[in-house]
Amino acid sequence: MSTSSLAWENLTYDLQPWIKEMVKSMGFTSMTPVQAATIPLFCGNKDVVVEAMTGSGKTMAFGIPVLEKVSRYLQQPGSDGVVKKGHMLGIVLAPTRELANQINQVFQGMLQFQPADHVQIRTQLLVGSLASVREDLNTYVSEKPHILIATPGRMLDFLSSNLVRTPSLEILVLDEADKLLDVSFEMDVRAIIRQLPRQRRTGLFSATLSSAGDTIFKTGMTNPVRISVKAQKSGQAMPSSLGISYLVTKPEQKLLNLLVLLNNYHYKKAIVYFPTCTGVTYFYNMIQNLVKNRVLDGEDLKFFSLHGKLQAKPRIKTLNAFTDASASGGKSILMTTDVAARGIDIPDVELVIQMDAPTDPDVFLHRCGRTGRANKVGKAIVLLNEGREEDYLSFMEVRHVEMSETSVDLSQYSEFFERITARVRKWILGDRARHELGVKSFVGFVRYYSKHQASSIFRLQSLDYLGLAKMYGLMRLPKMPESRYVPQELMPEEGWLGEKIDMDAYAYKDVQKEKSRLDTLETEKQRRLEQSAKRKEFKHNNTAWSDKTDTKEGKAVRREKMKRKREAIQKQIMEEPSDDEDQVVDWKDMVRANKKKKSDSGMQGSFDDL
Ligand SMILES: Nc1ncnc2c1ncn2[C@@H]1O[C@H](COP(=O)(O)OP(=O)(O)OP(=O)(O)O)[C@@H](O)[C@H]1O
Repeated sequence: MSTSSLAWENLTYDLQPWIKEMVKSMGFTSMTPVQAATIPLFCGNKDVVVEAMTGSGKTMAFGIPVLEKVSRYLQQPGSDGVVKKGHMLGIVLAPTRELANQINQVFQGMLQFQPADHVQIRTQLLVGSLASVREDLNTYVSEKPHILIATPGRMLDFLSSNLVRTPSLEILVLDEADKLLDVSFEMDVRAIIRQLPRQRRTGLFSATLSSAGDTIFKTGMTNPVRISVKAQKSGQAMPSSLGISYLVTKPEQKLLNLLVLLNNYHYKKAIVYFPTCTGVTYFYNMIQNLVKNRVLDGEDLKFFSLHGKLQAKPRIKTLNAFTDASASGGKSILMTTDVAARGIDIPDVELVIQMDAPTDPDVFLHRCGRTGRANKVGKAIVLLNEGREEDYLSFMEVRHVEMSETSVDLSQYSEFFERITARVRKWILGDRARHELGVKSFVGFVRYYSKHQASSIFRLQSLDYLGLAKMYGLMRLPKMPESRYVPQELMPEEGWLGEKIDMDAYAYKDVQKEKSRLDTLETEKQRRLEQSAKRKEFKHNNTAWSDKTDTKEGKAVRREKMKRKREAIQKQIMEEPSDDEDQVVDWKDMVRANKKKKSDSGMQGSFDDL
């Protein structure tokens, strides 16, 4: 499409005058291709299924039709702008609170341009934990919003109230529709759709709709039109303003590579993706300590952390702080998970780094797409562990993503590496809780790794566990089933990764926690002494028939039984729900806890030898 054909005047649908004025006032001199293709159909009588690259302007491509429909409804002759009590006219669903909040802000921005003599269109944001459902209902009744912008869970709760009525609904939008229709949300979304009138327009939007398959047609659409907008550069799935690179690293040097990249690149804002929430917290704390101790320049680099286990308010606050972070005199870096992978539109994000390839190749596109938006230049880099993971390039090439190689000459950073390693060790030794969090993050990463769709590339058998555990700053390789993949000849004694430390003396910084740990340690010590005394007494009392005891077979049977129990516990740990990784992870801790539980309930002894 030529530039002139993208002029707003050439839109093949006659928008309401105030909406035409609005787009001009917002400074959008021309339409984006997806807007030119979608607005006329969706404003008319077509349901649409729209797949267009990240940053291509999909929000306005549905925002304008939603406003057009609502505005027309309110201005129907004779209606006097009145909507029946409890009725709404438009619903927009999005998978995360951040995205719903952002869409609401885009709507607020557009609604500023409403003429004063029109009935004023109002929106309401409905997301979990910002307000209670009751508070949301009170706002709904008093404010009478026309458009609801919501995450599915809260929308469903909201619809169960008889104060909320749907028969007047004109238009429904599912943004990031493939996500809304995958297993995580599908039930809720379907339950919502079942409560909506059939006579409505429906639009599905995403940068990655192809993989959603036929599920998209189960959304009650009638003869939807499919709109697909690709990059001009033939067939590429990503915008041409976005350069995608990969960097092959030794696992042990991954953090070093990240920090050198963040130091050396020129950017105002960067987003770094980690696999898990715990991973974000752990590395954020670690990096803050490097800043505090001047291993990193805190004047130049400002870090933010965001993940789905934070409450809604701090999440939105952090995102706003990152969005508003002044670029003057420094770089801002958001450390996050996939909670910020889709839809988030933050100006000046010029660099995206993925610590690991995501388990789902579609997510790769969404993460990279946080930069290089609306024709602005951006750079996205994925860190790949050396060995097998280079095959990811051909895997993504099939999905129309081309990557170029980038590298960092680490030879000049050996002193920096030593400083980081020494500081991280000191930081971890300063509080036992930090090591525990590190272990949780590491095990969380291993679980994450086991879920890769490209399982022939990302194989648990091929991971360099020792290198990765060192990168996580762990003192010792956690005992977990995957430890068996570490070659015997490489496995350090008892899994110690550096100098051995006395775990019994390794203290929590938190006084209460440390007191409780010492108490437990003392109780266990006493119990062991008592048991040992009992065993001695038992042996003494039974010497007369001791000849029959402890045959070789008996010992072997007991050993086998213990082994089975140990394996069952390990299996249980690894099979715990892994949505995220805030679980007990060192199996020894689990065994200890189990032992304590049993001894407390009078079943002492089952795990005594572990
Ligand atoms: N017509 C236009 N001209 C110039 N910029 C535009 C236009 N329409 C939207 N934009 C800007 O483009 C940016 C990206 O838009 P938007 O967030 O809607 O992308 P998207 O297609 O939804 O991306 P994603 O798939 O990542 O969610 C926004 O900052 C928006 O303000």
